[in-house]
Order: sequence, then structure tokens, then C-alpha cells
Amino acid sequence: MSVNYEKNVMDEEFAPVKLSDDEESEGNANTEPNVTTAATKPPAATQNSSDNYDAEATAADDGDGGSHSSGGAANTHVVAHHYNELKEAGRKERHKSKIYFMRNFNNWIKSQLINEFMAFIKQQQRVGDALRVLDMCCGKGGDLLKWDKAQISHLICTDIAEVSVEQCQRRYQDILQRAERSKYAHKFTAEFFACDSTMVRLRERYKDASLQLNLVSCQFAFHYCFESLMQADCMMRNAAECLQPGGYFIATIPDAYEIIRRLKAAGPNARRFGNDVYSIEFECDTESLPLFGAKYQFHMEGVVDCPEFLVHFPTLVKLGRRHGLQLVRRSTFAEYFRETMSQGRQLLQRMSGLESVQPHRCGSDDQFEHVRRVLGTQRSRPVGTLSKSEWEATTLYLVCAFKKCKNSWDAKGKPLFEFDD
Ligand SMILES: C[S@@+](CC[C@H](N)C(=O)[O-])C[C@H]1O[C@@H](n2cnc3c(N)ncnc32)[C@H](O)[C@@H]1O
Repeated sequence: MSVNYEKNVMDEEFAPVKLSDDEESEGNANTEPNVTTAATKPPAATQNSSDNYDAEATAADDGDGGSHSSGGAANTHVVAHHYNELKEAGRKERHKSKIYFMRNFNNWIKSQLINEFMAFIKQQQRVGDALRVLDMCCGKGGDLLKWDKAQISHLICTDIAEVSVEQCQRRYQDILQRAERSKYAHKFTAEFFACDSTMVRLRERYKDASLQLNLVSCQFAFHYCFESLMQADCMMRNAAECLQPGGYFIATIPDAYEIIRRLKAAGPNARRFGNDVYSIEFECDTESLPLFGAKYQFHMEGVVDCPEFLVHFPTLVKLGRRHGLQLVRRSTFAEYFRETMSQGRQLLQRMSGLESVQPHRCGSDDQFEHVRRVLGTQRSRPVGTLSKSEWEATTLYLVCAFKKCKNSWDAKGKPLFEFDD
């Protein structure tokens, strides 16, 4: 059965933004990015896709793997191998990369998301309450400083790639050593282990299996579980089961609607699209895409080259509800940037999330054609922007967040969740 991954969104375009707050006199054409906001509510699942998911989910509950697409995890070792082998570029090399600013921009998006939901959690807490976080698919620990800044008390880091987990642990030790030298610095405890979050029940690997988490974060990784229903269900359970009511699960994932829109735009029989920094090539029948296992090869300049899977968003929402998670945010990166830019401007600047460009020096560079179009070539002060290729790559993604609901139990011991929508 084919699933509908299409959504009627307008093409999103990126325009330059001013780099500091003291430029009001330059007119508002420079202050607002010229992006079109798509609906923030996820579209309802088509009848077909809902039925398909329910049938497969029931099969999985019954211990049967479900239909063909719910089956095995043939690609996880490929993904683990890819990330284990990935060499981290030095600072100099990173600076020279074509996606240097986009990586910083993506990092800023993660910071904004973490800060947004940490603030909600802290509102519910009293001073001195523990703040426990699971960083699922933590990679090499790119978010460790964010957790440090958020003043958490305990962190669990796990990833399928052992090499990454070791590096993450070393980075944590460095942070701890620095904090120990300073009398007042914030310190947090942490635990690390390598495992496949789509196959293993994480709770059984925690030092304290009864531990209650306030936040679960899965950045640029949840889509790997959409290889099969069994894996997606396992990963969602891992995200949900130790969260205390009122806690949040936050994630950044590729936007399947946007991917399919670009695929269609590439031509009637196209299987591949992209630009000079990323490419996506489908390996499955694109006329009849399955709910799980809709596989494509993803390549991103120097950082990713492995199989990924489309995440059918209505199915993700349904899976979440099965585990007591209610969707509270879904925004494309373009929407999220636009929404949070005004209060995140300084951080974006500190993180070098945009490239500083002189409009009158853009010349005929295609990558900055949008700067000329919006500002003309007269403006001499620099503006912040991303190259066209980087903007196309970052707008493949969306942020989403789910809130853990309270629950009671029925006579058979199944949880009854109290959703408030
Ligand atoms: C793009 S990286 C993101 C790393 C980190 N979250 C970040 O934002 O910097 C994706 C990560 O997901 C991990 N991953 C992929 N499949 C996984 C699985 N089945 N279980 C656990 N980790 C997985 C990879 O090893 C990799 O570290």
C-alpha cells in the first residue's frame, strides 16, 4: 500500500538578516527573513496510511513482526559503521568547509530547541530539583556544552557508534576537569553506553532503571528507526517510558514532505536530487512509498553518507501517542528560525550561524543571488545569510516536540494516558 507523503507547501526562500540590533534605520526589508510559513499543524494522516499503521502496529503487539515493511534492521550496521569511521575534521578544515555556517546554524537551532523546552521544565520545578536528560544518539557529544549551560544534574548519553560514545565520554571528562578547577562552576554527573536504540530497551542499561527523566533529546537521528515498525516502536518507547509526566521529548528530523516535494520537482521519473553540498537518492519505489523502510541514500558534504528513511509524520504522532507522548510542536527549520530569531539573534551571532556578506561584493555569485535580489547592491553594511546550497540543505529538516502525559492503568495493566487535546 502506498502512503501519501505530499503536503502542499509553498517553496521557502531565505533572505538575508541584519547582523546586529542597531540597524533599524536601514529599513525593514533587511530585518525579516523572507520565508513563507507553512502550516505548523501536521496534516491529518490519509485514511490509507492510518489503516496501514494500525494494522502493522497490531501485528507488532501480537508478537508478529507485521507486514514486510515492519521487518528487520538490515541497515543499522551500515549506519554504525559509517559513524564509527567518520573522522572529525580539525578546526581549520571545518572553517574551510562549504557547510561551515550551516553546521553552526543547525547547532543554533538545537540550542534554541533545548533552551525552549528546558525553560518549560524549569517552570514546573522547585530550586534544587534534579534535572535529568537522555541524549539518545548523542554522537561525539556535540550537545554536551548545551547540557552544561542548561545546568542539568544528570546526563545519559548513548549511541550505536562505540567510537563516538568514547569520544563523547572524553569530552565530558574535559568539561568536568575544567569545572573542578573552578570552585563555582556547574558540574553534572553522566553515564555512557553504546547500543542500538532501535533494538534495545535503554532503561535496562541505565545505572538506575527506576530513574525519571525530565527531557529526552534525539538530534538528527530519530529517522533511522523508520526502517521498520518494530524499530520505530522500540525507539519511541525508549524516548517515552522513563520521562516523568510533564517531561518532553525533542527531536530534529528530515521533513519527508519537503523531500518528496523536491523529488517531484526534480522531474516525473527522478530518483535523485540535491545540490553541491547534499544529495538524496531513493532506493525504493517512489511511486508506492511504504510507511516504514522508505529508504534513500543521504549524502552531506563530509559529514553523512549512509541510508536514511522517510518519517511519515502522522505515523510518528500516532506512535508517540501509543507511548503517552502528545505532539506540542512541529516547525520546519525555516519556520523555527523565523519564530525564534528575534530572541536568539545574539546567540546566533556568537555561534557564527550565518555568514557575514557585503551585498555590494556579492557580484554575480549565484550562491548569494538572494542578497542582491532583496537588498540590491547599494548597501555597504554586511548582512547575515547562508549560501543558497546551505539554505537548501538546512531546510530539509524540522523540529518537533512531544509532552509526556499523566497516566492511569486499566484492568489488564495497559496505560491509559490523559492527553489534554
Ligand atoms: C547525524 S548524527 C547526530 C549526532 C548528534 N545527535 C548531534 O546532533 O550531533 C546521527 C547519530 O545517530 C546515531 N545513530 C544512528 N542510528 C542509531 C541507532 N539505531 N541507535 C543509536 N544511535 C544511532 C549515529 O551513530 C550518529 O551518531
